[in-house]
Amino acid sequence: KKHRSYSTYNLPPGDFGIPVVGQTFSLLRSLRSNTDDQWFRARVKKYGPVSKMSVLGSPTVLLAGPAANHFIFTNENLALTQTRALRALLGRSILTLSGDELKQVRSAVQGYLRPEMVRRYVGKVDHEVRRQIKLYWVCHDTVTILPLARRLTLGVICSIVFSHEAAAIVEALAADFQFLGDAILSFPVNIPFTRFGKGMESSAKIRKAITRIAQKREDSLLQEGHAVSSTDFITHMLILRNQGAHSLTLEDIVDNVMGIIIGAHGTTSALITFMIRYLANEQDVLAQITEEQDEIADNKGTEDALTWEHVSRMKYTWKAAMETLRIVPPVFGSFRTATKDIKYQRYDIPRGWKVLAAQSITHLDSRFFNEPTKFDPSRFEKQSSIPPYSFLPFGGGPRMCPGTEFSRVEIMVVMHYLVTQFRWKLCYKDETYIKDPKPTPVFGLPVELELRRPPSTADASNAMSIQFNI
Ligand code: HEM
Repeated sequence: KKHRSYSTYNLPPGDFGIPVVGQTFSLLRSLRSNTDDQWFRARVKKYGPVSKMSVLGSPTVLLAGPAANHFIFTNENLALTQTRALRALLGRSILTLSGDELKQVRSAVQGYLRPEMVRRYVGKVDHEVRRQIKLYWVCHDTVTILPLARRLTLGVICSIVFSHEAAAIVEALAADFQFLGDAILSFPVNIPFTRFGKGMESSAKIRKAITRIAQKREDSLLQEGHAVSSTDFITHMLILRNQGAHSLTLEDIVDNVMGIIIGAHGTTSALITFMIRYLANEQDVLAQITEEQDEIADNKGTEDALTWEHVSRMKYTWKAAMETLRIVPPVFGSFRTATKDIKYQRYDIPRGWKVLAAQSITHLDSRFFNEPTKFDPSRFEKQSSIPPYSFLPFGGGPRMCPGTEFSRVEIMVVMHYLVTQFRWKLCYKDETYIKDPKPTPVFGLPVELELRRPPSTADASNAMSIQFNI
């Protein structure tokens, strides 16, 4: 029926494949075998930069190139699309709200993560990174990077968002955050022991624990009128609500805490994992990063925390991080839904259709990045030579990732301590990876670790002793 009603539309070329299933399995298979870039390129070669297909039961238009990316990320009639599973798991968060509520929450979250605020978080990030390196990395000959990076990034974001309950939350709920993250692309039928079923169970457990913290924060603001810590996200949201900046309920604020943690944790851990993987093989790059980081380490006391000024000096290390994001972006693409009939070039995109931008299409295009598969951080020396909307690891436009600056600080602090303290060798030199949908090394990236410099004696482990009854 729907097909017939499009007879007056100039639809993009392409096919919908097998009814209902369409190209879903073929695309998922390509992600799992890490051949998605070839998959997208084959479609662009066959149909051109605008083509239609069917993914997850929806007609979907694949758009390719910087102009198409600009269109997708800035067109006001294209709404961010989330899976049904994500909506069920994360409730009413920044990732799922729309209209005025979204505007209010975006502004609150952006305010919380703006550079002047992030500057205040550096000390806490430093503290948590050192604490975890001491606990889980030092004194181990072999470690598996992905699970350690996940624990590290969960600890870092929780230490900012919750302040003193963070360590207890991480200890009790790390596995649940993983189940929750894994369930986002699952089939949303709540059957126990399925990915989605486990995700829903974990979501309820996490929500319950965070709600108890949120209630405590609300009480202390009401009774004592003061904030628990300057970085606590729940207090930040409660104060904004008191000032009339938004009208979210306590439950909504809890959902947004979960949204921020989920946005932060899988992405930054993927970046750390793949940066470590590249640096194991790119000795010249590692040498340049080491020089930059040793200079910073040599000019501060061993017990001193890194500061914003130190992070600002880590220019080459950040270029290597961007190069990692270019070749292995943690988010493979962005889906949008047309909220009304729109046109791109000469083609119609009907209301309700999805639009997909895949990052690898421009990130790995030799017209924008010379020798695109080569790991070469120096290509970011002249940022102006990179065409706008061809490098988009953090998305773009009004829904661009609000955590960009925070990510930079986190990754730089992590790399500082890893590079100055360790050298590592991959246990499997050619370990491949899949996209699930985040890039995931098949064995989790085990490495042999060698201590290069002993860690400082500063004892950051007191956070471990904080007891919180979840
Ligand atoms: C390497 C690290 C990261 C990468 C590559 C990344 C990537 C992205 C991308 C591509 C989007 C936009 C998706 C779209 O438009 O379809 C996004 C959104 C988002 N990110 Fe990040 N992110 C990272 C780190 C973080 C961190 C550290 C936080 C929080 C502290 C965060 C919080 C969010 C949130 C809340 C959204 C949703 C924004 C909205 O829907 O308006 N991200 N991220």
